[in-house]
Amino acid sequence: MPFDARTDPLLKVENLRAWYGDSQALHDVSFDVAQGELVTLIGRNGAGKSTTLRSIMGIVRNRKGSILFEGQELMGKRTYQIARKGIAWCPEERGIFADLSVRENLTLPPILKPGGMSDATLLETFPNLKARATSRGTQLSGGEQQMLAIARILRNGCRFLLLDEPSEGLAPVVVKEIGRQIRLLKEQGYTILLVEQNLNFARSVADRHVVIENGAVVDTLTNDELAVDLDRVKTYLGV
Ligand SMILES: Nc1ncnc2c1ncn2[C@@H]1O[C@H](COP(=O)(O)OP(=O)(O)OP(=O)(O)O)[C@@H](O)[C@H]1O
Repeated sequence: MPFDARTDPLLKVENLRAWYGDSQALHDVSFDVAQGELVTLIGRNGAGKSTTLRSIMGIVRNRKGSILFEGQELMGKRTYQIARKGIAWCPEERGIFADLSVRENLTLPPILKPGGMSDATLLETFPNLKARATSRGTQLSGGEQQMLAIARILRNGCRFLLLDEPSEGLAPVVVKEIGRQIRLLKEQGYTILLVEQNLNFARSVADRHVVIENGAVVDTLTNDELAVDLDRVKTYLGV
């Protein structure tokens, strides 16, 4: 059946299995993300959250199952082909260029699709970066580096964002600011799949949560369900 944007999920992951060498990291992971939705993957260290993002992006190549994006199969596609379909990935290690300025970091990635964020909107969304435009990557704080890592994938026109632990290692006040920016992106219609271990941060931005344990999905809750049943998820996270 052809993809129907009004009723079909934007991303549909089914029975995703992935391996590092002989070691299987994902076991039949299935979940979906609707257009405009913000879904988190939550779970302990080593549960398989980042591997799920890397598998969607085709960076983990030894994988099986099905990943449909706008109804099209991503299995077998190369990472650059997946990016051109409109999926942007912000890795846990942020990957910004340390020796380049903020402005250079922002303008370096290629435009993949029309409709990317203009420089003016970008600096409005991330005011800290405006003040730091000529600073080099190494001169930025952890929070500014994270903002830059997110900001630079917004010019390229991708509307589906994979964000890997944007709150990691940041002070609470900075985490709050990043949360505000992520909510702004959602209001602007971006669809977001977010890997998180910080439950409070995840609750402040998400519509729905998919819990991963030992490479498998063990629970799915809406944000409202999570609010009334926090203990259920805290047990998974061991907090
Ligand atoms: N490059 C790699 N080579 C071998 N094993 C890996 C590699 N990356 C991850 N793994 C293993 O795959 C499993 C899932 O790791 P993954 O990074 O996806 O977990 P995670 O839920 O994202 O947790 P974390 O926040 O610690 O990254 C873990 O057992 C991990 O040790």
